[in-house]
Amino acid sequence: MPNPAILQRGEDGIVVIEKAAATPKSCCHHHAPQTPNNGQPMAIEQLLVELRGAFEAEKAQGHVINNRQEPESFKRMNTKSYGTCNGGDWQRFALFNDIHYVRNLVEANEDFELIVICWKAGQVSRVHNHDASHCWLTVLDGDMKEVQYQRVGSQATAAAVLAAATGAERAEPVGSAVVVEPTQINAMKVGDVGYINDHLALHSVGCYLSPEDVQPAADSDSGWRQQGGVTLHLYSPPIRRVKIYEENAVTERTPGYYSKGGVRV
Ligand SMILES: N[C@@H](CS(=O)O)C(=O)O
Ligand SMILES: [Fe+2]
Repeated sequence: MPNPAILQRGEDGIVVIEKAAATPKSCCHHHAPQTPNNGQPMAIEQLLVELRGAFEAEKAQGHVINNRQEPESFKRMNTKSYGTCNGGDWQRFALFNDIHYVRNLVEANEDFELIVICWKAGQVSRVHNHDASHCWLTVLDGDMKEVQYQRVGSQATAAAVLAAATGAERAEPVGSAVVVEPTQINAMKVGDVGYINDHLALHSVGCYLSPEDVQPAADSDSGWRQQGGVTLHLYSPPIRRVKIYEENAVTERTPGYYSKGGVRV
């Protein structure tokens, strides 16, 4: 179990974390002396407190939260510290399904949603967008791969022209035929963080291991056994609708949750 941390809100609204005087436990993934959380595993509650504070601070500065902001203005909002050094407390949210990758909700509020996504070996998401949201993706377990896509040909120009003219998000009408091509492949391992939004690219994510390649490694503390990959997704604002690009036709769906707070829904 991670050491308990005392959380306080400073006068400037920034969260001050005071480590409880407990046996120091070095970070689980990296042993460099200077890690984002001083080498201490970060609790997911701590991450949530920091995220809530960060979004409040952004709003207090008058920022409207959507994907048109510079990711730079969101430096304190990503999940890198937690991804780099956590005590595995995400495991209580990590439910898997044999058929599909599944989205397990940790917290949703009007500013953001934090989701633990579980991928059995071989499960891959279809090419999709992220509506008007920022999307940070942090690998918590397993080896993952992100493939980014761009629209090709005249549709790409048409979508860009439409977006520029109307201020609309860069997403096509449902039913339209859109050809996409892979432009970038990012192999991601535990602790890696990716960022994407609709202005940058579309993507597909997956755990490309075959089931036979998974080496179940039991964590003696928790009994956790690797089943594929686990990723932590921070969306801001929460994603309401996504577009799926397949077979040259765009479809739309409302993403759901497989569990909330570790409980199956
Ligand atoms: N954006 C996807 C997961 S991923 O493939 O990035 C989702 O929220 O379901
Ligand atoms: Fe995605």
